[in-house]
Amino acid sequence: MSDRYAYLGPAGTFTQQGLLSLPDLPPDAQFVPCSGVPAVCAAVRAGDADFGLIPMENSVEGPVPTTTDELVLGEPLLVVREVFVNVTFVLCARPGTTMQDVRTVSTHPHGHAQVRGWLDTHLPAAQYVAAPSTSEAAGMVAAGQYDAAVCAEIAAQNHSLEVLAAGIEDSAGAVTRFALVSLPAALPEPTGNDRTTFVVHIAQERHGALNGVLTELAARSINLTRIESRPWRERIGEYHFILECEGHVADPRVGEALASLRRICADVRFIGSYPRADRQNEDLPHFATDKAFHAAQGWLAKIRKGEV
Ligand SMILES: O=C(O)C(=O)Cc1ccccc1
Repeated sequence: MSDRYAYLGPAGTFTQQGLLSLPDLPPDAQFVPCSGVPAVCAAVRAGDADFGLIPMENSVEGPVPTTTDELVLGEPLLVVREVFVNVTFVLCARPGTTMQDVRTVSTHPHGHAQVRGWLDTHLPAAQYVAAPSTSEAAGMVAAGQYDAAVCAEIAAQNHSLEVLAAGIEDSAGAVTRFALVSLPAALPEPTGNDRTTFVVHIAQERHGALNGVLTELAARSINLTRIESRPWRERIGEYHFILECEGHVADPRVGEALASLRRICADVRFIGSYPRADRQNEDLPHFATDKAFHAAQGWLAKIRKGEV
C-alpha cells in the first residue's frame, strides 16, 4: 500500500507546498489534508496516516506552539525529516471586493504575524479572525464568512478569489520550517549532515541545571541550533526545554551527550535525528569526530582489560 501523508490542509497551504517539495516523496503518495496541527498528529497516532507534515517554526514569528506542545506533551511522535519553505502572502477576496469593502481578514496566526504591519497600514480598521490554516481562511472567504484572506497565491486561485495585493509580508525572505513526523520506528540513517531534536525537563530547584545541560553538549563540540522553552503546565516557573543540535544520535558524541542528559535531567524525550535541510553542519574539531570517539573507546576498552 502506498504511504499516506497527512498535512495541515486543505490544499493550498504552505504545509502542502512543503510536502510536495520533500525530496523523497514517493510518486504514489496519498495525501490526507487535516484541519489543524493536532488533527495531523492524531491521524498519524491513529494509524490513519503513515506520516504527517506540520509547521514547526518560522524565521519571523518563531515556534508554532501547537506543534511544540504536540511533540513535547502528546503521545510520542518521531521527526523523520525537515523541510523549509519560503513564504510570501497575498491578500485576496471574492471578485468585485475592493480594499474599502474589507472589514474582516482571516488567516493562520503565523500568517497574521508576518503581515501585521501591512494590515495596520492598509486596512487599519479591519478585524483579524484566526483560521486553522491560510487555505482554510481562503475557503471561508469564498464561502462568504469573511471579506478577505491572507494566504499563498495558490490558495486564492483554488478558491477563485481575486488578489487585492501581493507580497504583503513585512519581512522579505521569511522561511518556515516543517517537520515530517511518524510513529516511533527505526530512525533515519545518519547522512553526515543531520539534526537531532530532544526535550529536557530539569528540576527548578537545581542551580545551574540548564548550564549543566548545555555543558554536556559543549564538552563534546555539539553545535546547538535551537533552544526554546515551553511551560511545564503543572507548576508556574517550570519549563520544558526543547533543544536541537547538529548531528545524529547514532554519532558517538551525540549519543554520549544524550545518555549524560538522561542521568542529570528529571526527564528527557528524544524527538528525532533526521537529515538537516537548510545547510551544512559546522566542521568538527579533530577531537570531536567519530574517529576520535571510537579511538578513545578502544583505548578505554584496552585499559579495562589491563592492557595498559
Ligand atoms: O496555514 C498554512 O498555510 C500553513 O501551512 C501554516 C503556515 C502559516 C503561515 C506561514 C507558514 C505556515
